[in-house]
Amino acid sequence: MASNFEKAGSDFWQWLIDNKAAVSDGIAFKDYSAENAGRGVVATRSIKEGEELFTIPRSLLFSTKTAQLASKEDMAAVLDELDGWSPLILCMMYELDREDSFWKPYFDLLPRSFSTPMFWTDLDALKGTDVVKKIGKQEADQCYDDQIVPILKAHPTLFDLKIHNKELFHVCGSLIMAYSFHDEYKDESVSSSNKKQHNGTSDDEDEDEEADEEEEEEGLLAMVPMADMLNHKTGYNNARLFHEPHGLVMKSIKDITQGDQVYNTYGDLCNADLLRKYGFTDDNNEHDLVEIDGEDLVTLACSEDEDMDLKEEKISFLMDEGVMDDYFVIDGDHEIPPEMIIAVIVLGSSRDVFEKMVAKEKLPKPKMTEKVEQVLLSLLKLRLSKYGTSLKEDLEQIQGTPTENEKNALRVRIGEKTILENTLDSLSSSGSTSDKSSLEKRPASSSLDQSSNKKAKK
Ligand SMILES: C[S@@+](CC[C@H](N)C(=O)[O-])C[C@H]1O[C@@H](n2cnc3c(N)ncnc32)[C@H](O)[C@@H]1O
Repeated sequence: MASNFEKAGSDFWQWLIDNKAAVSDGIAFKDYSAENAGRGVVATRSIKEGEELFTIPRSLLFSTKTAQLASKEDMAAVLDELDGWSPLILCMMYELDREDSFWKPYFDLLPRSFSTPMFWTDLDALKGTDVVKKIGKQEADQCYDDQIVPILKAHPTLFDLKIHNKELFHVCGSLIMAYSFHDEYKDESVSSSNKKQHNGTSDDEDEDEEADEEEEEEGLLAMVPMADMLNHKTGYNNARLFHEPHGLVMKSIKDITQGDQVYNTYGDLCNADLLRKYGFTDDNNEHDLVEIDGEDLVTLACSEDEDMDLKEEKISFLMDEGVMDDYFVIDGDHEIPPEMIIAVIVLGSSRDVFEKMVAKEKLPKPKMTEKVEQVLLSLLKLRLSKYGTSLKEDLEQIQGTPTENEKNALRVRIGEKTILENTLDSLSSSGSTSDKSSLEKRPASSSLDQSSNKKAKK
């Protein structure tokens, strides 16, 4: 007898075929729950690079354009007023458990519980990591209370607060976080006629228009049945979704051996991001990075008796020049970004020297002096002290029998701390007098290449 896992999978597969999706005979669902990875897709025969694995017509996408709720009286206008993920969350809250939903066989396959830190009751294991400050649980709760509840109350024929509660809101938000796509395909004829209608607008409308354009750039947020059944593993990506006029096409981007898992990519994400968005981490993630708090750098780089106004001026100058941000990023190269060095120099400069920089609108070169080095060493040590455990202790603990959540938190901590310790080592062993030409080669002006210091997309 077929298990629930198999039955739900085969009902969904049939629904795809019945609704004109094309699915290759070279793939099937496989249960990867022994690896804590749920359902995934496996190659049932050898697959050549460039083969189409499946094509999903746009009529199967669940979005604010296709959801039942969008066609209910005055709901299109209500959805239009909401921003971010809220419109799609509301549509999903309405339809996820409806027996009459067109997407029922698909929704039946989606999980209702998640291993993301959003649902952890104890965040101790993540102390000091880049995950904690970005979980966003309070913001999400507030969004439900302030934006969603008034709509639910105003439409009692459509919603029931007992069913459409905060828990369901978090489930739908988490599904969108881990399963949705932006359909990047642009129908040029539609977007140009939209632009025409937007002529002659006020300032507020200009801002709205900018937000609309940003959304338009990203593409339509949608759940894409089947495309979201592929797992991700850093370094193992062998398939990719192509946004074509006739639908969304998953193609192999490498030859795949029979029996191998078919992996999509969720992006070049560090373990902190994989955990926060998807609830899992990779062993040895080459995209790991560590964030250094801009505020900590300011505290350590400025002298203790620094005039407050001068400090603020220095920060504004650095921000205007694009050097300073909420945090600096150090990645697996273990190199201090030149922007960090410049920020330390500017913040530690005397009033006279700083005023000359401002007058000339010129940033100093990222030169590693002994003073700068001392500040950076203290900064890295301060960052390391925030975890409350040492790298050695973490490495020992992960060899034991941690729970799945503990293991994921340990991998994040180990990844971040390894970068911090290696950066500390190379900084102390290189010494301030050694050749820093690789850093100094980087241009030090307002046109500074920010690529090494981009805010991590979290
Ligand atoms: C887009 S879905 C993929 C399908 C999913 N496995 C399922 O059973 O519905 C993304 C989710 O799959 C799981 N996942 C993906 N790749 C994984 C991996 N390498 N290890 C563990 N879980 C993974 C995570 O739970 C993630 O949030």
